[in-house]
Amino acid sequence: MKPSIILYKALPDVLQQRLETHFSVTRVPDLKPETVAQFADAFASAQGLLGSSEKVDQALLEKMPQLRATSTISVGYDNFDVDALNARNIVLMHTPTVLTETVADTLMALVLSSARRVVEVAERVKVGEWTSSIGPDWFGVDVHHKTLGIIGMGRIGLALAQRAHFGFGMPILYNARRHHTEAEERFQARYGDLETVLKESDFVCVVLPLTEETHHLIGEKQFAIMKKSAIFINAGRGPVVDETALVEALRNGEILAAGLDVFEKEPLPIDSPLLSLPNVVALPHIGSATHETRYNMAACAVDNLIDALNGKVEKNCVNPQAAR
Ligand SMILES: NC(=O)c1ccc[n+]([C@@H]2O[C@H](COP(=O)([O-])OP(=O)(O)OC[C@H]3O[C@@H](n4cnc5c(N)ncnc54)[C@H](O)[C@@H]3O)[C@@H](O)[C@H]2O)c1
Ligand SMILES: O=C(O)[C@H](O)CO
Repeated sequence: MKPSIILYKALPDVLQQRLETHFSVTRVPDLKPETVAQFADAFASAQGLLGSSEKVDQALLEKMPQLRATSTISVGYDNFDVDALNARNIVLMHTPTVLTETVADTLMALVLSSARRVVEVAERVKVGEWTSSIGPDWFGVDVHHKTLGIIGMGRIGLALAQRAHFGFGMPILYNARRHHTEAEERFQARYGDLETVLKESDFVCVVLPLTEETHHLIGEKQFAIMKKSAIFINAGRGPVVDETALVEALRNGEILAAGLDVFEKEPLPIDSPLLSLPNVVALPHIGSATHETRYNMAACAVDNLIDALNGKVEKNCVNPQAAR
């Protein structure tokens, strides 16, 4: 008999079919308590769980006593209670690498659009404000050869550094949990403590995972030490930044502008003060959202679940020690 799994995210047909050749699949809309109650038998017998974004916590795991493997269509896994998974010997698979280059492109798009005010001025053209040759109220600031600070020099940080170094001649300063030899050798990236990176960078790009340590790592004190001309970019996770402090820093001119792909609350509420600031580019968490990359992430997650339920956890496993 095929193992049973729960699928809580729509997949392209070809991937759904691939999943069904290996597993008996129950497709559910989400992991809300009412959904779990409605499909209680399927959750109780499932050995695998595949989807993205939703919270997988102790309360859910209690309803899934047979669960052996979870597979998320993402690289970030802050929505999983990893300690609870470990306690039950449930492995967690994720999708690093396949999205790295695409997310680095998004970061570069945020850098360029914030500095050159691309969204703001394009909107002004659309409402008919371009009526004579433009003056300084349409100007932005340069990107090339400015100092790029990267907080979180991991896979995505490295791909961003490559773009900035070779494409834009930008000196790279970075902070991470450890020195990144490849970044230092290939892009002459310079390691600095958090304070140095914040103080000396023209662009401060956050590409950190959300953990207890990184929650609100960037707040009032950190914005206060950035240059007044600094542009702040976040494409890691929203709660790494204290959004109230960010709004104040933007309003008070402590920094010049911000480009954001992630927010403390998503979807970003329409009454968020960030949306009333002209110097903010706000994207709807599209870091990896291209047709090609989202397909590759879903395919990777499907393969990861097949591997994990066959006892193969050498690749893409967050907690291989939990394998039974
Ligand atoms: N916006 C999006 O759509 C999108 C897409 C993909 C990933 N992400 C986010 O980006 C994160 C990074 O992805 P990655 O593949 O580069 O991960 P990675 O594990 O390769 O890199 C993470 C980096 O953060 C550093 N780090 C962790 N904690 C730190 C701390 N307290 N202080 C300083 N540095 C710290 C690590 O040393 C490492 O350099 C993901 O965890 C996810 O949250 C967002
Ligand atoms: O972590 C990730 O992969 C992105 O944020 C997409 O959810």
